[in-house]
Amino acid sequence: MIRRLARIALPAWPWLAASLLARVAGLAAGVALLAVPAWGAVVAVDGDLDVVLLAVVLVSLAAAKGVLRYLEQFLGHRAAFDLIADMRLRFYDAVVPLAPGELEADSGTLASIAARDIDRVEVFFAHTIVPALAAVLVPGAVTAWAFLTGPVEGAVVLGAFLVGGAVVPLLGRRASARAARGLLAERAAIAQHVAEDVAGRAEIRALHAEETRLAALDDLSARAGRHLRASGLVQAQRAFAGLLWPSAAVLALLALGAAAPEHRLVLAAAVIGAAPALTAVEAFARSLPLALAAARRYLGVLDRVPAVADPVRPSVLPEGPLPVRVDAVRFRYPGSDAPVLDDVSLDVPARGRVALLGPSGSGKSTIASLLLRVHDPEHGRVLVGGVDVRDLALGDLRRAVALVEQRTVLVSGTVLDNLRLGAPRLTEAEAWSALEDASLADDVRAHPDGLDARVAEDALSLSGGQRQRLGLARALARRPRVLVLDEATSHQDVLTQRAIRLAIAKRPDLTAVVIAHRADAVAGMDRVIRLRGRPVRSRKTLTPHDRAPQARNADCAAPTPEGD
Ligand SMILES: Nc1ncnc2c1ncn2[C@@H]1O[C@H](COP(=O)(O)OP(=O)(O)OP(=O)(O)O)[C@@H](O)[C@H]1O
Repeated sequence: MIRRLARIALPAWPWLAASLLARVAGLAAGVALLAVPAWGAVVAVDGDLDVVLLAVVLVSLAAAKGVLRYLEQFLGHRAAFDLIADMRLRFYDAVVPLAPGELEADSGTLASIAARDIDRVEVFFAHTIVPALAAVLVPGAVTAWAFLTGPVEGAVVLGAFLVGGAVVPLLGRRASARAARGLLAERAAIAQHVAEDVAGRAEIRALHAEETRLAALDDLSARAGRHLRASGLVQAQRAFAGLLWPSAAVLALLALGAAAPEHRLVLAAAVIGAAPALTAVEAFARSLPLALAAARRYLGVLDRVPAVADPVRPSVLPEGPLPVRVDAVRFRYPGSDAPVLDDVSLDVPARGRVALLGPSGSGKSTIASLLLRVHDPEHGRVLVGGVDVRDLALGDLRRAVALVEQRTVLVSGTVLDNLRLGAPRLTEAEAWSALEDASLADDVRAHPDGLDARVAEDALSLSGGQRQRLGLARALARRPRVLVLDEATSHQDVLTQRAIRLAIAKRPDLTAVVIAHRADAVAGMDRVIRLRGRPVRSRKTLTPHDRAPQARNADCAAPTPEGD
């Protein structure tokens, strides 16, 4: 995993190397800032200290330390921003093909990976590895200097740095890793909870469930707080030990060393000067488990293979009106035992107007999602224009088949922006025509801004019925060849439903599938297909009527007269 992450971070390495140089030089300046005055004190005892020279050297060292620190930060951030942009682009590239079928449940988790986890991995690479490497180089140089001073001095300094660099950061390692894992999981759960609250705010208020939801959020926060406290405790212990070891090293150098006292004094100052470099090891030890856990979740998304993908060599849809056929389809949702659809077949001829009726949960919307290849069936085929949808480029399929659902999600912007969502080159005349067909033109015309009237995602100014009609107009604006209306006129009054049906009837080449619960919502269709309850039973239960070529495991009824 580390190797894979390192490969992802490859373009950032030159910046990181430059940042490392700046950090090492800055730390060396910090060591010198303490060692030089110690050396000055030794020289002053003999009375030949050039105070002006000492002052110039110290001021230069302090200024250099500041400049080098700035350079280190600048170069590190340069690498960080490149890395963060690249990681997010890879993330979105991996997520887009998963939508919509595989992203239904975990939008909060994905948001947390896109924001927090990527930040964590980036912080690890851009702001943790460089200090950790410097934490080896600078104390290494001071240790070599100590051995040159004397073996005892060398041993004391080496021992001190090993305690500071290897023992202190490992204090409470297991507890820290446990807390890191727990914290990540709780934060993802909090993000998911908040995402659900935002999406379902209307329902929560209507159900008067604010207190319950807040209490559940408090529970999650309390659990996250417990992990945070556990991690804080470990950090406090490490910080305390981090103060102890340099002091012990100075005392040991002064008490045990065999070299001249002035050399030991300068060396002791150098050890204190190099000690801050080792705090990076502690940060490294702290952020490593967090970064690994975050990286695992991030790479997990990158590794998700979309269940539905474009074929290598896509087939082309035939010209003209398109028939739709569902052929002996079995489908179960991922993670579910029972199939929602089992051996279901139905035929919709080109230009056909077919209603799909059935009780709630019988699988009507699932059939609609199979037509658009949101999912693929585990057995059987779905054919549009005689071509298996798995052989079509997803873009071609979704341009040809439009789905309008009961709940319309509008994007922020104007009415025209929403109509152009699936048809970017839509002219204003075409937009008005789609609005006419969806019986929404009068409502838009009545607004002073007309097509430029703004609708927000929560579309407070639009009624549920108007939202539905805007969703329908948006689908019609794309001039689809197959239109699937899934309870898409459920919020409309009888007259509006009739007007919409008549508008669809004016598009003779359109193949339409209208999904509804009740027969009265689909008057005027050529044929009605009834899906039975869930799960749809095997073909042994077929009635003689079902053996008609149009439908299996679904009952065909005679056309219903236009009754409104
Ligand atoms: N994303 C999903 N994951 C798991 N199971 C699902 C999912 N969506 C639907 N189901 C299951 O599939 C069954 C059929 O759902 P579907 O939405 O296709 O029925 P429907 O006939 O359109 O119902 P309704 O008329 O209430 O919209 C549901 O009862 C549900 O148990």
